[in-house]
Amino acid sequence: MSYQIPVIDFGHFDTNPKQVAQEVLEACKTIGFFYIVNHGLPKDQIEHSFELAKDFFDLPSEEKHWILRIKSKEIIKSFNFRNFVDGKSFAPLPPIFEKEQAFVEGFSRACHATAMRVLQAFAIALEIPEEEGGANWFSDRHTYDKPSGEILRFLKYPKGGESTYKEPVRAGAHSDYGSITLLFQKDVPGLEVKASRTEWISAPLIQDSILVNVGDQLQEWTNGLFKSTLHRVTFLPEHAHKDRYSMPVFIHPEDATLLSPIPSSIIPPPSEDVLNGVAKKGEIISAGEHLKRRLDATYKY
Ligand SMILES: O=C(O)CCC(=O)C(=O)O
Ligand SMILES: [Fe+2]
Repeated sequence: MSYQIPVIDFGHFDTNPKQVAQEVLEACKTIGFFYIVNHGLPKDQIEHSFELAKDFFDLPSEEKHWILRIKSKEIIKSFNFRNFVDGKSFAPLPPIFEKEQAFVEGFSRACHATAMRVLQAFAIALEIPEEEGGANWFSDRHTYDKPSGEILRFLKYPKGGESTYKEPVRAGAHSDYGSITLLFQKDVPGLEVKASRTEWISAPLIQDSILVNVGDQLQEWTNGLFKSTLHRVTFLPEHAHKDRYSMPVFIHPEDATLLSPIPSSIIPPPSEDVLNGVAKKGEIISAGEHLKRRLDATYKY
């Protein structure tokens, strides 16, 4: 069986929401990843965000303390933006971003709005009744301005020879924690997705697309109907002479959102074998508590 990541045209979402929603549902039930095109996010905003990331990572070493290493053996440079509230960043920003704060906030909000359209497609596909909130059932639980685990991340995988990196894997296999992730990749591929239990497939660059994947919270919330799929970044020959930049946007429900049953007859009953389940059987926890438990489990040693 061969697997591939489908490309879904959101240009039809307003005119034919049910069709788009069905395509999204199919992708979520199988591979857990899909590209969206005609998503409405302006290209110049994406390009400018990548330029900002490059300028930041090019700064001389005295500003490098802003950069977080994901793991010491993985040479990846990273900067996280939490959601902006009342025009303010959650934490003080380095000067290079401070002067672009209004732009970054606009981009962060535009990414969130794009994600909300994907969440509307979920609610339509799951046939959530109008009286329960209908198409807005998920987006009503993902208010941008309320506290949540949402993060816009700039990433740089610096160029170098294979001897520098030794390992063929640059970012280890993992699944994302939240509801969905939007991923922007620039110029250099490298992402791989575990399309089945055994098969890694590459997630190529598709012009003007955003790659979307389901996270662990949504997998658990849908009782395993939606798949949160392992993915990793591998070393490709072009990484030897070209920096790789990417920007994931990790979309999370508001911390206070209860991961309570979704009013949909399409969702199966809860079962024991939902991967990465952190809630006990029958226990309903909030999105904030879910994230806390995942982080506690990851950083416990
Ligand atoms: O850099 C990429 O392409 C993927 C990054 C990723 O999966 C993550 O940060 O969770
Ligand atoms: Fe990821």
